[in-house]
Amino acid sequence: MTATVIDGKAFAAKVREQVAEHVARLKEENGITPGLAVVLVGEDPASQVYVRSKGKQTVEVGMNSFEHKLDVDTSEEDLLALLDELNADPAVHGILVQLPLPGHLNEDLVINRIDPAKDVDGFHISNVGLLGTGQKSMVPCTPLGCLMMLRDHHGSLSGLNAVVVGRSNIVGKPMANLLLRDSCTVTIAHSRTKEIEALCKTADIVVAAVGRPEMVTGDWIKPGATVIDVGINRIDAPEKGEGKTRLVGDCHYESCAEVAGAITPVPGGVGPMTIACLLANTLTACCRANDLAEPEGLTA
Ligand SMILES: Nc1nc2c(c(=O)[nH]1)N[C@@H](CN(C=O)c1ccc(C(=O)N[C@@H](CCC(=O)O)C(=O)O)cc1)CN2
Repeated sequence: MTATVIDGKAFAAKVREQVAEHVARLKEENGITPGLAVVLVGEDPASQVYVRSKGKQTVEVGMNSFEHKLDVDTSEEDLLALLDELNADPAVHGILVQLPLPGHLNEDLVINRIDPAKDVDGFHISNVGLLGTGQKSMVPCTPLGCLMMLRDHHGSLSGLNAVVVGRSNIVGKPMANLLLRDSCTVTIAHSRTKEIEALCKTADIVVAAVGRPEMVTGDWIKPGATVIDVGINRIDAPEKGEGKTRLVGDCHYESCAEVAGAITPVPGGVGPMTIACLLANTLTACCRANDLAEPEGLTA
């Protein structure tokens, strides 16, 4: 079997198109422009790229983008004061603090200072609790993107066996909750899971989010299963020349693609969906703030 490739780049472009159409209608019919504030502390090169990309795509779909770039040694007090300002600003419907933060800042404290209604990353403890109890919340962007691709590929997910490999607060746990909400039978596997290969082989859906390059191989996959690879790992690629690198996922693509029914590539799979879903979440937050109907198909 050779798997169908789930093209996250093309899917993300469609999501952005839908967001842009909805934003145009909001402006025309309600005179409202959604606004997203992105806060970056420090100069981590990867974070700078992601923040630039978020700002560019926000403007491209017709929203207002507010970028706040702070010094690496910004105090917690100053960062919290900025979040208070953004919470109170009616032109800002979504707020996110790019992660990881420099070590002297308490990530939980910072994230929990964001107004939950503006928490477009879905990381605030209130949103975590709402999602965990199956209530309306802001949903973390990467798992939301995975869910959209799975729903598009399978139609209904009801009754499918899903194994989520990885138990992070940002991907593994919210992904498991979303799959549960769509009536999958869900298992979370992690570094201490016994016979993890055999467990994955029972799954109709495997979501790999462990941050270990190419850990999941084809012999872990049930023939015809869907493999969603959340990992983004840069590894040495001597075959491309000295000092060269390449991106790989948490799944060994070639061997998994031989067995799976469908698979997301890295790059070009889950990654692009993360920013597309951030835009969708900002639109959702704006609609909720103004008591307007939420965009269909862009929420969990
Ligand atoms: N506040 C947040 N911080 C971080 C998040 C997040 O969702 N919220 N996620 C990641 C980084 N991230 C967005 O912020 C992100 C990562 C990767 C991609 C992406 O499109 N990746 C490409 C490959 C990019 C490359 O060439 O390096 C792909 O997979 O095709 C988008 C967004 C951590 N921090």
